[in-house]
Amino acid sequence: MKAAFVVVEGLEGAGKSTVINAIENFFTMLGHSVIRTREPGGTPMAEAIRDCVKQTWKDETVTQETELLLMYAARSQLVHNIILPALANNIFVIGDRHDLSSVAYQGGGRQVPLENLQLLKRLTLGDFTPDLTLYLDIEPSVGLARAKGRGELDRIELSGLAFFERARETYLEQLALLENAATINAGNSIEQVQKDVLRALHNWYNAASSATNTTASHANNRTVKHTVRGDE
Ligand SMILES: Nc1ncnc2c1ncn2[C@@H]1O[C@H](COP(=O)(O)OP(=O)(O)O)[C@@H](O)[C@H]1O
Ligand SMILES: Cc1cn([C@H]2C[C@H](O)[C@@H](COP(=O)(O)OP(=O)(O)O)O2)c(=O)[nH]c1=O
Repeated sequence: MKAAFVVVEGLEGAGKSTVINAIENFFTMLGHSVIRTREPGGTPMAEAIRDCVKQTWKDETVTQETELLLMYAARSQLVHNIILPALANNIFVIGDRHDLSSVAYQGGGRQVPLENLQLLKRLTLGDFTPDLTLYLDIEPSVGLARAKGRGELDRIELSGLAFFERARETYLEQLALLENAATINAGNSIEQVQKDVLRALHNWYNAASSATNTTASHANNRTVKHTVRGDE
């Protein structure tokens, strides 16, 4: 099967970093080469942008336009220098966040008009898009409490509950429009979340492999869309 770009999305504390190890194992066990990326970040310059955009600037307001442009600048560096070359070398890429984070946080959270986001996306990424998005859905208050347990909150994490509620609403609205996506209830135990993620990944992989075998279709043509609930 052709290498694919699998993205894990969700609010802070949803458990993205926790499930990414299991996703990496899944591909490795199948004999695939795999790399992990995170956004913003993943190249030396994009990591510098990450530090810049996450920190609190004393006596200086970070405008929503600056925040937005920095996210896309970092993404452009990562996609063109790391992700596209990896896929071209048949290396699977697991992304901790990607473009949907900008739609949720800057679009939903900061209320930047979605058409501005679409413009920036087209400018920086063209029609590049993930092959599978796994969205870990969590109540913002639960996710933020988990994130607090990890250490001090950064500038974006300090944006307030209403910001994260808007971001979650936008995630859910966008997920409903997206093909090749699964929503996982991240309020369950770590074990259950991991099980549900692997089930969604497995279903997608099987569908994608058989599509590749029978029609030699490109990875981007695959379609899987469902919601995974732990109690199913
Ligand atoms: N399903 C879960 N239930 C309870 N705690 C969790 C769960 N998933 C992750 N955690 C814990 O919450 C914290 C944040 O998880 P993490 O994977 O870093 O989230 P994210 O990368 O989405 O911000 C970590 O301390 C992790 O151990
Ligand atoms: C990629 C991306 C991240 N962000 C935010 C979400 C996070 O607050 C931060 C990335 O930090 P990160 O540590 O990856 O988040 P998490 O706590 O979920 O592991 O940047 C945006 O606002 N827009 C974006 O496009």
